Amino acid sequence: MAPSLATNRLQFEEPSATAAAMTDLPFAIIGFDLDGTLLETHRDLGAAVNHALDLGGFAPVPADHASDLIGGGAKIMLQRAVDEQGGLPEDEFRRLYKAMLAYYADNNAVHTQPYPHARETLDALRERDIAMVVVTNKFESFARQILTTLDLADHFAAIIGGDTMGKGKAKPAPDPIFEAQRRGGGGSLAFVGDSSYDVAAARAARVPVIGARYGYCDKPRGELGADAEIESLAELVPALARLG
Ligand SMILES: O=C(O)COP(=O)(O)O
Ligand SMILES: [Mg+2]
Repeated sequence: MAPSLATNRLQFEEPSATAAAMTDLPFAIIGFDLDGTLLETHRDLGAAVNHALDLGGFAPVPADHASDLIGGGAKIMLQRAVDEQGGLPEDEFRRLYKAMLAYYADNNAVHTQPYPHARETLDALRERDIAMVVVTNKFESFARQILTTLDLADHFAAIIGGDTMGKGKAKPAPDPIFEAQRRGGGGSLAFVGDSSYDVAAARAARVPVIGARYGYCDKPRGELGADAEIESLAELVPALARLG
């Protein structure tokens, strides 16, 4: 259908068609968790855990169970997997942990991919001049590497990892959220995450939080304690608008 004159005029005044239909959002910054929120990472994380488990003579974790171990960072993930099979003395655990990190450094974007609607959601937020910051419990270097490989890194004003703020200052502590607020240029921030680590960090920082149901959520529906829950990233912008 040929555009009417009226449509043309509207488009002339409002450079982007999406901008014309845009909802205003009451946030200057959106903080994003990574694993289970923006990226589906469990297959590569699972392979790294299984590499370490194999080295220690343990049975592999089934692919669909790997996602249950994600949320607290790599060390907690391996610790949980090892403890499920009887545990290990500290020095032997360290050997496996190092091997897992070395494996993941070389294999962190083999199967990892953005969730459906991730790219368009980040684009839609960027169009609104909203600053986006990643707050993950992954090591910052891994997060940066993966986002660069997937061509998503340039959407973010900052990438804050589990090691960025120092010991004891990863989610569920509020410190990385405050840092996201600072590096995002200040102003009101809403957080989006899939696990109770995310909700606890956001609550501690006193910012609104949206729960990603499609991720590696460790709580039943409605029990995450988030202000809203979404089934897909396509629901994020409307959910943020309703939080205002
Ligand atoms: O890797 C993890 O265990 C957690 O990472 P996330 O904070 O991005 O969910
Ligand atoms: Mg997560």
